[in-house]
Amino acid sequence: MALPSILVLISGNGSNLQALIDNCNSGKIPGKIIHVISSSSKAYGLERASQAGIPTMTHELKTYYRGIPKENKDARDEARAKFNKDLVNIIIGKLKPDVIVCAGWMLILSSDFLKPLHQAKIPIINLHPALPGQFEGTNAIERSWKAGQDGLVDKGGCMVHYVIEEVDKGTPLIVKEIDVKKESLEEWEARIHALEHEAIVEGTIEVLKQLNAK
Ligand SMILES: Nc1nc2c(c(=O)[nH]1)N[C@@H](CN(C=O)c1ccc(C(=O)N[C@@H](CCC(=O)O)C(=O)O)cc1)CN2
Ligand SMILES: NCC(=O)N[C@@H]1O[C@H](COP(=O)([O-])[O-])[C@@H](O)[C@H]1O
Repeated sequence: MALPSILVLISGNGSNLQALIDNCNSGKIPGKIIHVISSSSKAYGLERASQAGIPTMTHELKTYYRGIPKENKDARDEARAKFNKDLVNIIIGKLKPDVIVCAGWMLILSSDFLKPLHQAKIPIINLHPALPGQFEGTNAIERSWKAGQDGLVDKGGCMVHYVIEEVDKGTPLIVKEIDVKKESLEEWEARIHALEHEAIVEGTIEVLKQLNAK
């Protein structure tokens, strides 16, 4: 019986993608990464995927914005809508994964992207370097570190959650916590990243389990 197929979306270094690759190869994740899509052609994660023999493609928003002045908000919104529609059409029409994992995908996905996936019953999950209800959006690691050092929070961590339109508000699958202590941003970041590399594997195993249960 064929293993469930996993599509991974990235934008950067790909250390979480590497954790997925290693754990699919070891059999810990009962799935096969069939493709990696990056929102940046400069992402080192593309190199990681190629070295693992996984097909890759880039889907860059700047390509859609080309020739549209920043001030032309309507035209850029239209271009971004096409970016989302083209991406979901490639995924549903061509790649046909069983699940999608956002592993450092740094773009907000619109309803044009999410609704067709919901209709196609393809779950999508995301790794976020903060706890549920905390520090949604970008730069969460730095923001949570500062809040901890300022005594505003006593815990941090990361979560893997279902992706819904409201950013980082989807139902959590995995939540991993660490206690705040007096430390540099670099030390905090290293602790969070170590936690992420476990969470992304556990979250992918869990979404596959829930998929099988349906
Ligand atoms: N509809 C959703 N899209 C995405 C989600 C989600 O939960 N719902 N999770 C994100 C990942 N993410 C945090 O975990 C995240 C990534 C990026 C942004 C963001 O504001 N991006 C800006 C561009 C920022 C930049 O270029 O530096 C944007 O998209 O305009 C917020 C949250 C994946 N998508
Ligand atoms: N809001 C989304 C977000 O901040 N995602 C973060 O991007 C990094 C990707 O690292 P990687 O490219 O080495 O896997 C990870 O820290 C992940 O939590």
